[in-house]
Amino acid sequence: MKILSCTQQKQADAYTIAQENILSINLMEKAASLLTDEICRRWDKSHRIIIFAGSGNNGGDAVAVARMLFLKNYTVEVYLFNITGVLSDDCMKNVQRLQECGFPNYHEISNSFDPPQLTKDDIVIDGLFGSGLNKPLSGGFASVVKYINASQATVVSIDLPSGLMGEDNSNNIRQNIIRADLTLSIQLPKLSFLFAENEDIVGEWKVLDIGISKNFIEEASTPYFITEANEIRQLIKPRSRFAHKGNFGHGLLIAGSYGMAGASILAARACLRSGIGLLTVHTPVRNHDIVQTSVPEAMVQNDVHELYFAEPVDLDNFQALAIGPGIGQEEETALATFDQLKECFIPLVLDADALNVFSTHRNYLNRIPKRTILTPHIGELERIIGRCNNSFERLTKAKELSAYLQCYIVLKGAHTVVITPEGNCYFNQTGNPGMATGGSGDVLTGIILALLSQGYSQENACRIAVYVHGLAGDIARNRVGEISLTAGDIIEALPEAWKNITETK
Ligand SMILES: NC(=O)C1=CN([C@@H]2O[C@H](COP(=O)(O)OP(=O)(O)OC[C@H]3O[C@@H](n4cnc5c(N)ncnc54)[C@H](OP(=O)(O)O)[C@@H]3O)[C@@H](O)[C@H]2O)[C@@H](O)CC1
Ligand SMILES: Nc1ncnc2c1ncn2[C@@H]1O[C@H](COP(=O)(O)OP(=O)(O)O)[C@@H](O)[C@H]1O
Ligand SMILES: [K+]
Repeated sequence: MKILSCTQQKQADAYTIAQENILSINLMEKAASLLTDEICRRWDKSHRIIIFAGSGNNGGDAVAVARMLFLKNYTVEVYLFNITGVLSDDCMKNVQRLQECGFPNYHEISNSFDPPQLTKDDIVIDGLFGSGLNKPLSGGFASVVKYINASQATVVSIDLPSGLMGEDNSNNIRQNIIRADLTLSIQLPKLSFLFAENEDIVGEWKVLDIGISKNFIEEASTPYFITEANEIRQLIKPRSRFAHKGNFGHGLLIAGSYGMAGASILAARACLRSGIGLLTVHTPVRNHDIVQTSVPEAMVQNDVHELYFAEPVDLDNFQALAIGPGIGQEEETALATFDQLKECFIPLVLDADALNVFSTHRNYLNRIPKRTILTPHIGELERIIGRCNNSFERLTKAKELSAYLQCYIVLKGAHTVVITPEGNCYFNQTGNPGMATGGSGDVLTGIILALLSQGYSQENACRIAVYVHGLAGDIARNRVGEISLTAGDIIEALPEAWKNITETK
């Protein structure tokens, strides 16, 4: 699914009206009817509905919702803020329609506002500003936002919480943005919904398909996408009836150090559960027996060093390489990693400490081969690019790094994003907070290694792995709950996740 900018959403709106023979007022009617259905599905008539509308089309949507709820016998009050004395055409038409049906509780505010008492049982519909917001809210509107936020009422925002920008909120004022419990987004989600710091502003969000032109959306150019199950399904290559293990690649995993054998075991197990033909784990001497015993399907290759990775490996017999889980931060390990990069001409994943080494050796960044996959969480990324003030800034800088290195960056988090060197960003929706536990990332590295070894492109390997990793996390959550979930549970759920995504639906 594409994520378009607010400007593009406006263009999409205009295109639909012009090309698909639909009047703008009817598009608003469609939006309002879906919004009303969603509200009625969640709240019955015992709740008072207080609607705050602005002078634009977001306000128009809200006023239309007021009429529809009133006609369904809900108790509704409308406060329309008409400060400049100018309403958008469709907002004005909806005010007329509201009055025509004998709506009793309509208040138009042109200067002073006498706010109603809001209680915890009230439902506030926020239709002050939507995609037309062009600067942070201030003055009277900021006061209205603060009053709504201070109330105990449940808040439902139309399209996006008033005051929130669809993309970049770096210069916004957080106190002047509505904090919604539910955001009902028109047609497509907004980029800012995917950022952690906006969680308590956006609340739960849901997209309502009002029938905006599919042609326009298909043709629109955007770097931002949300990965969906059917896209991943189409990327999976079927196995030939005559396949043998040689068809699925031989991967090398350089992982583990004394005290962190677990990371290598988790990555290796996840890799073997993700379809690799053969796996060799390169690990320090002291970890040999534990890896051999814990992952009997893998071959184990000893490093020269007793305790950590200290010497690069000959890669002639391997189709892909992953370095990093649990390798530690010894200087010798850092140097071995840099030497390994010089010798590496096969698809490569750098994770965990194989990324941390660059924070203290930035001049070695240029050694990372083009099309390498880097899998940092926020902390690991910021050790390389420096501290960022917000998610939009971090995403922008990660895109710059990806373009500079010509590498793929898998920036891990609640909505892990795969960033390609061309600048495309694929956000993931599977996964849950139960996965915020040591070793989850090692599992992801193992899955990516398995896919690279099987010949998937870097982009597809990242997108499939991130999706399936999250899906396995969701299956594991159903089995053991978020609190008990461990990285091992994600691995145990991988078979079901792979089955789910490969079964024809
Ligand atoms: N696109 C779609 O698919 C569909 C969209 N629909 C709906 O339309 C909504 C977009 O409507 P919209 O374009 O009229 O903009 P909206 O958010 O109501 O506000 C514009 C007004 O706010 C003002 N203003 C801006 N910033 C301000 C500030 N900081 N402080 C004070 N004022 C400020 C601005 O004034 P200006 O600065 O331009 O003079 C202008 O008057 C969209 O979110 C969705 O709900 C659906 O009905 C149908 C399909
Ligand atoms: N709240 C969450 N929702 C979805 N996925 C999550 C969440 N928290 C963590 N994850 C996933 O779990 C993994 C954690 O990786 P990482 O932080 O590298 O862990 P470790 O270093 O312990 O292996 C990432 O893939 C991340 O996307
Ligand atoms: K709104």
